[in-house]
Amino acid sequence: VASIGSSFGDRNNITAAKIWLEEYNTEAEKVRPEAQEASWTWNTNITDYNNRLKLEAEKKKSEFDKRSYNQTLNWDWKNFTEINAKRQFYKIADIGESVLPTDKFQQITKAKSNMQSVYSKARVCNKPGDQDPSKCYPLNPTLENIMAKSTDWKELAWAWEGWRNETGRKMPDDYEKFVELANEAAGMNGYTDNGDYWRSWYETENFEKQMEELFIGLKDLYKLLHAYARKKLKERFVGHPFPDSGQIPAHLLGNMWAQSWGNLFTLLAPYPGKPLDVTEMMREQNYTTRKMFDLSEKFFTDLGLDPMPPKFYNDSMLDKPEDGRDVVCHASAWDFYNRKDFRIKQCTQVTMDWLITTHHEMGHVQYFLQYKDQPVVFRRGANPGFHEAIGDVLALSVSTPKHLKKINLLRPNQNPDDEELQLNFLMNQALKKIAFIPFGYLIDQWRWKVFKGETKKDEYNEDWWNLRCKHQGVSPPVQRFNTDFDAGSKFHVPNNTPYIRYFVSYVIQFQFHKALCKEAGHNGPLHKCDIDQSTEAGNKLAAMMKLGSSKEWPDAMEAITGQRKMNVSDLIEYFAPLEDWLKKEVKNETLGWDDQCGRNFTIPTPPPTSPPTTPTPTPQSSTVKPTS
Ligand SMILES: C[C@H](N[C@H](C(=O)O)[C@@H]1CCCN1C(=O)[C@@H](N)CC(=O)O)C(=O)N1CCC[C@H]1C(=O)O
Ligand SMILES: [Zn+2]
Repeated sequence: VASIGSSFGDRNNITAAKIWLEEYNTEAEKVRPEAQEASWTWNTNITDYNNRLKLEAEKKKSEFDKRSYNQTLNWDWKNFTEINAKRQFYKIADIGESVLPTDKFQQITKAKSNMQSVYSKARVCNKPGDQDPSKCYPLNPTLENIMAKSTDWKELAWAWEGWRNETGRKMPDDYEKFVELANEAAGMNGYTDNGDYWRSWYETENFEKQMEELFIGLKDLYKLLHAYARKKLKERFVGHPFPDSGQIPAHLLGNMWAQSWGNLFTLLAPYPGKPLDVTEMMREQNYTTRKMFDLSEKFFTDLGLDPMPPKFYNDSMLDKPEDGRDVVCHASAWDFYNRKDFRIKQCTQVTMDWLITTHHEMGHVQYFLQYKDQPVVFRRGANPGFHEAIGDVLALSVSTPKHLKKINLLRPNQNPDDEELQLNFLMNQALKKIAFIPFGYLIDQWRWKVFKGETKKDEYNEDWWNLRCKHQGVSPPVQRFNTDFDAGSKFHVPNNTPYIRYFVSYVIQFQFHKALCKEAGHNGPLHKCDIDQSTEAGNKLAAMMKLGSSKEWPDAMEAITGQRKMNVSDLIEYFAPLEDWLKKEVKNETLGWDDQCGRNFTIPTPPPTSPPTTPTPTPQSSTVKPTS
């Protein structure tokens, strides 16, 4: 391959360059599948042996990337007039962490592997009330279920604090090492830091400013929901005074990270007598994991989109293995970049939440299928937010009472057009979509500052809580210390997956939904739209996905919505009926919270002997003093 460049000698020979691009693709379709396969083997069976194979395969891929970068120097591609070829060269030359010399590349992959292993193997012991204190519990399914269902303050605090002790607290050194080397790689590739590199994927001027404007546009809606939830949680947890600075203790929201409040539906539904108990309906109908996937796949194929390849179900891991091996349970979708292998790995439970997650992951696989004939470097979302939005857009239709009725997941005696049921439905959606907004925004606000060097290691946790208290309006239920690293308790930080993509997705998925509903001929309120079986809508979505990342994302956005900008107006339109209801509900409440978490809330340096690992009654923080 190297010979083609030099023999032609002419750096502007587009014909030779295109031949080289073909060769690159052929080789990439061998090297990447091998790296993916080794990563898959480790993710589905976490052992030292599989870890070594994974690191070896990653090293091999990084060497291929380095070689390819060097060969791009044979061409003056930055001055090519053919945009498509120029864009391919640009992406081939942008090799991320592979740019590091081998020893540093191995250090960064080791640091990441350590953190991923800690996260995925973590178990929490000493459960209050357990006879056997040495009994330990994993996040999936046990701690997740406790956070979702328990109304016992202490039990929730045990799970919340225990999870952070067993994950984040064990990561700061590795994370600091990762940051240092990721920044070094970004610098070698011409970026100011790793955050600058991550933001470059959006190809958007003042991207940070644009994100801030979208966030500001959604703050009022979030404050209404926050005030309502806080009011009702104070009633549920009477006797446990909430911080007078206005935050909600972070362990009460039905989720380990307070990122989705759907599990509070029975507490927060406007009309509790009209439940949307899809989980119960699924269980009554003996739903299996496979039935959940078949349901999701059918929604895609009824839109005229692609079915899953035959190998998909055989090669995927859709349930938590029962043979005791350690796996990465966190759901994910995998493209093996060989146009044949596409998989999902998740530890599915039979619940509505998991039916939504199944659609989310199937959305990723559908995108893989639609762009599989693009050059390898274009097999990405138009921007990362697009990839996150596909499954969610379909789930916006699946979740409607009208669609639930169609698939027999609505109680037979319930009328999907009942306005009170519709308001309950909107509340359910708000608890997932509006509640998520500040969380989706703040994770990379924190990481961008760390990459910029504005947040040093001994400030990691203080800065994390500054953002959580300021933007999300939640506070820690127990004292936090500088030796804690609560950011590390969220999968995407040890797993090094950027997060602003989900914030972008939660905004644009409503723009896509609005446009596809129009295409499907929907009339009436946006939240009642179900695009099911509309091949016109499906064709628009497919046409956009087929582009992959071959065009800049405004072109892809235009292909669906006719617009070229992200905006929050469609999300706000969708929730308008609920916003009116919320305004009445909280008219006697003080909206919002102080920027800081409670009086003299600081992250002190821990006492000489680091805080007890077994959660004996830890000192309650100044912000939360349970009377009991
Ligand atoms: C459950 C979901 N898992 C991710 C996802 O599906 O995005 C996984 C893990 C990280 C990346 N990933 C992938 O599968 C990628 N290979 C997809 C791609 O190809 O880009 C997830 O983390 N979500 C969903 C809602 C918010 C967030 C959360 O749960 O906080
Ligand atoms: Zn995703």
